[in-house]
Amino acid sequence: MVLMNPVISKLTGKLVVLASASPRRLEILTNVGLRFEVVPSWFKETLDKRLFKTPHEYAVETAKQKALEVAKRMPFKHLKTPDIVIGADTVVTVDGLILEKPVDKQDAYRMLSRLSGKEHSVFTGVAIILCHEKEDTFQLNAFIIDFYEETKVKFADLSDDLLWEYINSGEPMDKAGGYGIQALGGMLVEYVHGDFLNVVGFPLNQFCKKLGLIFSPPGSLTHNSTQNSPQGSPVDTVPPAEPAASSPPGSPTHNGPPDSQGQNIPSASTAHNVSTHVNNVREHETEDGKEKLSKMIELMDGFKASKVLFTASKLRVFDVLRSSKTGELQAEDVAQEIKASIMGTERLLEACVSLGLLQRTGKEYTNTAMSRHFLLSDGPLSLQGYIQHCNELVWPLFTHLETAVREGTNQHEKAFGKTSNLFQDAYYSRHEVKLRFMKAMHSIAKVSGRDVATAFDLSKYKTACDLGGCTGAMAYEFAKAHPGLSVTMFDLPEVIEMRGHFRPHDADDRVSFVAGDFFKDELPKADVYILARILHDWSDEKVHILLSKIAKACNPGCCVLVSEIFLDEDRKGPSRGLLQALSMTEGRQRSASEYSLLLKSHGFTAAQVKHTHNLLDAILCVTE
Ligand SMILES: C[S@@+](CC[C@H](N)C(=O)[O-])C[C@H]1O[C@@H](n2cnc3c(N)ncnc32)[C@H](O)[C@@H]1O
Repeated sequence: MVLMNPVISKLTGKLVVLASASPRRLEILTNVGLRFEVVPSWFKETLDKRLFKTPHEYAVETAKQKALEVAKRMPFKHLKTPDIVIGADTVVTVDGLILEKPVDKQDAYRMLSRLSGKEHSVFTGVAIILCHEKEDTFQLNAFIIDFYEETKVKFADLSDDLLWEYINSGEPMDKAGGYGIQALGGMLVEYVHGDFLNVVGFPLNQFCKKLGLIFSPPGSLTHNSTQNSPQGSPVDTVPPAEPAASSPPGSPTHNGPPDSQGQNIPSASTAHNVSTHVNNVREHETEDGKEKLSKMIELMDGFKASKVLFTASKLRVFDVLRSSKTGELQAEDVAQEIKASIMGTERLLEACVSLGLLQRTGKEYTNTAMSRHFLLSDGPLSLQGYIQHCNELVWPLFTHLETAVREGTNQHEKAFGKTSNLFQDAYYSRHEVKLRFMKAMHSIAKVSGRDVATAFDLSKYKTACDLGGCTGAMAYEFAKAHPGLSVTMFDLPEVIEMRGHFRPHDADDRVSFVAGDFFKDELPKADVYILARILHDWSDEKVHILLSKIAKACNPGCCVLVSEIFLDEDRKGPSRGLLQALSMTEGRQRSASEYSLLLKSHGFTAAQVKHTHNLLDAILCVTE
């Protein structure tokens, strides 16, 4: 039995066309009682993915082009004009890559092994084209409504045997990401967050909602009730609903202004001599507008969200919740624990819930998985140290941004006075400030260290020296990741004397500590020199001094591993790097090729770059 969705029933009597050959989309739409023709699109999926900021923009554009191609072709080839054309495109994204359909078995293997053990996103872009033939002008207006749906899917760890068995079943070949969740591919999946049918290939739920908006827009019923459906019941036909949404004030209701895209679609009856226009309904513009507005709001409120995080961390809210017997507490209990007012605490906790830092069930608050991961002070990946540093040091620095920008000075000078050496005069001037700075460095190194340490194959090297290694967190990660490597951690004497504070309980004795100044003192001999978050602090001039010292200490075949936030080559992002640049003193943020050039000038060539998708990227250069 088919359960007819009331929205779907509004399409009765219309020529609905699915511009897709996918049997899965066909099945999903047939199952809900939609009557439609299938006219597979001839649009070649060759859009340049690099031109799209996000995968969903790519999927939506492809869906739109597929549907438009069919809408344009039908009047010519099929001698009929569809009322509605539906286009869809599904992509799978992982590690910043868009995966479409595999071209062969090897490609399927590459895709599936990339997905193994990880969470990925499935995006389906959908375009609904409403075609309206106007008798008076023989023109055909096409209104486009587009949207996308994202579903997160996690694959289990998959053995090669299982992958090949699956690939040899033939199932992966015509499917985005190389799997079909509705059939054998379901075995690969650990969990799905979001719309399951979206993974199959069509986000039915959102599609029905969009149809609901198109055919029953608020206030449109009275307007449309004068028009009767073939069955004699009031129906919200396409043309009256659209202009109400799409025409700017004062423009002709039905025709609307020609769209700037100027796409022409011949109508069925007058295909030979008339042109038509594609107009985006205002809903489409509004969706876009809404996205822009919410981005603006996010930017305006960004500082409030940061301060909520800083304050909740400083008041130990996350630790307090964790240490309660059940892991949950009411606002008054939290208030008592953190010695704060009940009202203030309640507001803080509510704000934390809205930011995804806490969850609330009834009156009980608990930590979210994200908070448990990063915000407990003794967690292995705790960012508390860095958060405290942001609150106590970076926040005051940014209050001086305007003056610093106007005067071309750095904020440090404004906030803390002139310093001749940032580390010795500012960060290490007082014990508690030094400890705070070191805790900040420690937390970032703990979170990013493993990815940096495993970015390259270092198995042929025996010794490494982590210059400016601070607490040793990075050095321990390198030792852990490379069993044949001994690591010397080199830093200023006032830092080395603090190493006991940060010694891990399972400290590896392949890590040793040497005190010194890397601009003045002799550097320890090593096969690999690690410079993690060092070079950005210094001018090119100072970087050259340091690199020439390393080059002198190096034997042929030695290498330098630089780990930093790499700016995009066009310096348009990532914003994390560009925002950090605003509070820097004499240093600067650089791109991977800028680091590579600096290194090359000291004989370190053959650069390999690794974008780790963690907080820090890495580049490895070897001496000739
Ligand atoms: C931004 S921190 C980076 C710490 C560490 N490499 C990491 O990634 O976590 C810079 C480090 O360089 C050290 N440093 C600064 N000037 C130095 C110098 N002249 N000689 C040796 N170490 C120095 C600081 O003490 C600090 O530990």
